[in-house]
Amino acid sequence: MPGKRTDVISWDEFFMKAAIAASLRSKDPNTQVGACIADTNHRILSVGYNGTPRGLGDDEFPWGTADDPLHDKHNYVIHAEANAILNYRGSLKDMTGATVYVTLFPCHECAKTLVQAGIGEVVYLDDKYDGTEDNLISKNILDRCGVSYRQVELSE
Ligand SMILES: O=c1[nH]c(=O)n([C@H]2C[C@H](O)[C@@H](COP(=O)(O)O)O2)cc1CO
Ligand SMILES: [Zn+2]
Repeated sequence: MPGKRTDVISWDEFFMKAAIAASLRSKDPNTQVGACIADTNHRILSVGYNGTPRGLGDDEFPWGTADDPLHDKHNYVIHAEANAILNYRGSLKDMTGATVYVTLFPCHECAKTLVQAGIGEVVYLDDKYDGTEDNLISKNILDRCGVSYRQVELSE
């Protein structure tokens, strides 16, 4: 009898790779973000990526930033984390204590939304906006609301 395979990927790696796969769908030319929500039984509840609201086609959408808020993508895009929550078809009570895997540390708006959805842990890959005002607010919200966060590195 052959022994079992031992070089399987970890749960962290599996869920983060699912988040990365989701990010590959993003049409944002500057920052592609993916999110994967996994429950405490290692089941994927939902995935999402940053995109335009339904009806506002992401192919025609002008993906630029501008001084004029009317023409700035940031005011139109739904964030990956929000999409992952909104894409979820189950009962929110089953999201209690779940972990969200994100390719980028959540902004403060997403932090609030994740807290309110019952997320218990944030696992992130990149934190390129570390130290910015928004990022500090986000960490403040997570800290004060008892949501833990940790960074993972992928082996390849
Ligand atoms: O938590 C997040 N989730 C998320 O989906 N995003 C998206 C919104 C934008 O489409 C993009 C950020 O664009 P930029 O890096 O050009 O400012 O990433 C950004 C953040 C945090 O910055
Ligand atoms: Zn956000």
